Amino acid sequence: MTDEIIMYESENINNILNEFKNALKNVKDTTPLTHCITNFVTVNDCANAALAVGASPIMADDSEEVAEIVDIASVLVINIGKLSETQVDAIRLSSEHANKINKPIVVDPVGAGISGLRNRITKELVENYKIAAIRGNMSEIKAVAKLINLDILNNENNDSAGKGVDVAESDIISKDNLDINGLIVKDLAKELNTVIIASGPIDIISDGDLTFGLKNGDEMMPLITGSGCMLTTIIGSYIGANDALIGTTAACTLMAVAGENAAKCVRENDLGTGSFKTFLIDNLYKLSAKELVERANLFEINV
Ligand SMILES: Nc1ncnc2c1ncn2[C@@H]1O[C@H](COP(=O)(O)OP(=O)(O)O)[C@@H](O)[C@H]1O
Ligand SMILES: Cc1ncsc1CCOP(=O)(O)O
Ligand SMILES: [Mg+2]
Repeated sequence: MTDEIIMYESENINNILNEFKNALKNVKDTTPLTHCITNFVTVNDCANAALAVGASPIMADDSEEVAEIVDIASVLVINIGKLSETQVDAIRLSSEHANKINKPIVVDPVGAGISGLRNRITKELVENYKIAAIRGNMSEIKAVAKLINLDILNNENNDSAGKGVDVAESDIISKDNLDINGLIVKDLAKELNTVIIASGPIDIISDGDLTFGLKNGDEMMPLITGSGCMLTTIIGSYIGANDALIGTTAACTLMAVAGENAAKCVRENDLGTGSFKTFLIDNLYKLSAKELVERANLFEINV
C-alpha cells in the first residue's frame, strides 16, 4: 500500500526527520513527568507506554491533588474514555491550572460524537482552554470539528457515523479520502491554534500550517484496546520535552513503526493480539532514532 501514495521529497519533511534524533534524546534525557487523567480500561497500558519511551507517568484524577501534580508535571494528558462526575471536576481544575502556569495540555476525545456528555466536555475543553495537541481517530476528529461548527464540515458531505470508541468504517483514512481529511485536520488545527492528529492506516498531523501524512503502522494495532490511548500518552510525553509539532510527529512515527515491528514478531511466531500488545511495548522501548528515521513513511499533504 505504501507505494500507492506518491511521497515527494520535501524540505519540510527532511527538516522534521532531522529533528527526530533530538526529540527522542530529549525525552530520554529529561524523563518528562506525564500526568494522565484517563480511563480505567487502558490506564496501565498508557503508563507502560510512557515508561517504555523513557518518560515517567503519573495517573492522578482526584480534585484534591490534581493542581499539585500539574505543578510538578511536564505535561497534562486528558483522556475522556470513561468519564465520571468527579473526574470531570478534576479535568476542569487541572486544565485551568495547567493554562495558568503554561503547562501543555494534550486531549484524547475518546468517543466524541457518541454521547451528550462526551460532546459537552470535549467542546468545553477546546473552547475554554489552550490545548497543545488533540489526538483521535478520524471519527473523533470529525466530531470535534462538528462541535465547533468548522465550516468545511458544513460545506462538504462529510457526515461521520461515530461508532463507539473505534473509528467508523466510512471514516477510516485512506488514499482516496486523504485530501478532504487532510483539509479537515488542517482547518481544525488552524481554528483551534493547536496540533491535530487523526490516526488510522494513515495518520494525518497538522499545526494548521504544515500538514503531514504518515503511512506506517499495522492493521493489528486497532485490534487491541488502548493503541489510541497509548499514542496520545506518548504524544504527551514527547510534547513535555519538545516543540509540539516535532514531538507529535516523532511520537506518531515511533508508535507506528513499533506497531510494524511488533506485528512482524507476532506473525513470525504464529501468535495473536495478546502477544502483539506485549511486543508493542517491547518495540516502543527498543526502537532507535536511526531506525525510526529510516523507516518513516512521512510525506507532506498539500492542502
Ligand atoms: N489499519 C491500520 N493500519 C495501520 N496502522 C493503524 C491502523 N489503524 C490504526 N493504526 C495505528 O494505530 C494507532 C492508534 O490509532 P487508532 O486505532 O486510530 O486509535 P483509536 O484507538 O483512538 O481508534 C496509531 O499509531 C495508528 O497509526
Ligand atoms: C474500550 C473503551 N471504552 C471506554 S475507553 C476504552 C478504551 C479505548 O481505547 P483506544 O481508543 O485506545 O482503543
Ligand atoms: Mg482503538
